[in-house]
Amino acid sequence: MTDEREQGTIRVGVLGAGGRMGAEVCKAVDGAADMKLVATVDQGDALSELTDAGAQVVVDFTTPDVVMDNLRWCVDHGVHAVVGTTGFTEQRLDQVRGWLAGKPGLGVVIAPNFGIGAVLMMQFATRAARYFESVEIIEQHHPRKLDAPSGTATHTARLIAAARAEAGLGPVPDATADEVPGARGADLDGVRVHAVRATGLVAHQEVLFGTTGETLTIRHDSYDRVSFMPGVLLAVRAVRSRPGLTLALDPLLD
Ligand SMILES: NC(=O)c1ccc[n+]([C@@H]2O[C@H](COP(=O)([O-])OP(=O)(O)OC[C@H]3O[C@@H](n4cnc5c(N)ncnc54)[C@H](O)[C@@H]3O)[C@@H](O)[C@H]2O)c1
Ligand SMILES: O=C(O)C1=N[C@H](C(=O)O)CCC1
Repeated sequence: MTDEREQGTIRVGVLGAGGRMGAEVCKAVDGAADMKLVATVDQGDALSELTDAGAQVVVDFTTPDVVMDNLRWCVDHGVHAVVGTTGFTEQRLDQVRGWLAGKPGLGVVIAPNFGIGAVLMMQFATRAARYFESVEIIEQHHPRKLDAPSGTATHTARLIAAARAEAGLGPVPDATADEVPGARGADLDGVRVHAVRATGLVAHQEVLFGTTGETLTIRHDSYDRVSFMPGVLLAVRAVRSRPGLTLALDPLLD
């Protein structure tokens, strides 16, 4: 590719390149006319391969226990980052904000779900939350997933809880007095979240709302990891012009 054409090309490195998502990202970047895959890094590889290759944007799909070290390295080395790895608590997000405060002009996008349909599911659920006294989340994933509940379900619960609080809704009704531990799922900001793991699944979530005489179910299904790629590429194209931390994909959607 000639220099002038390369000038408009985004040089991309992938962390977790050997994983289920990382491999998909490598394919997507390879197929993008405005991007060049310049580094593929997995466990045991040196992160310096990213800067040695001149990566401008790094995409991280690794594991919750290493993502913070990877992200700190990217920030310290002035490399924009698009992070899909889950496990981001409020504390971790505040830590990332602190790192970026000393790096004006550097962008980081962290999204629990890059699937456009999943983002819409969360938007629809946030819109509906104020109108229903009951709500529960059922997320379903493949059995090789390390974390539970999913980052998507955790993010959805936060959004719903905030919408309920803004509407002045109290606790969801629940008379449970005798529970086998775990039977009612995890309690995330007052929203019960249930995690299903089964072979044959990829990534699926239902939000079940209920009120007198009716229920509303909002469901999204990812059957193939390619479904996350439009959102990942959107973030790669946007991150360099979005200094600071961008949380979730919503701010990038028209
Ligand atoms: N945001 C989203 O849209 C989205 C979608 C799918 C998965 N995820 C999340 O992405 C993460 C990865 O999911 P997956 O299914 O690809 O997992 P995976 O286990 O298939 O892939 C993780 C990869 O990271 C590698 N790795 C581990 N430590 C590393 C390190 N220090 N440096 C570089 N690479 C390292 C592993 O060897 C592996 O190849 C999970 O947290 C998952 O929840 C997010
Ligand atoms: O396959 C996974 O792992 C997924 N992780 C994200 C989450 O935890 O929400 C997104 C969906 C798929």
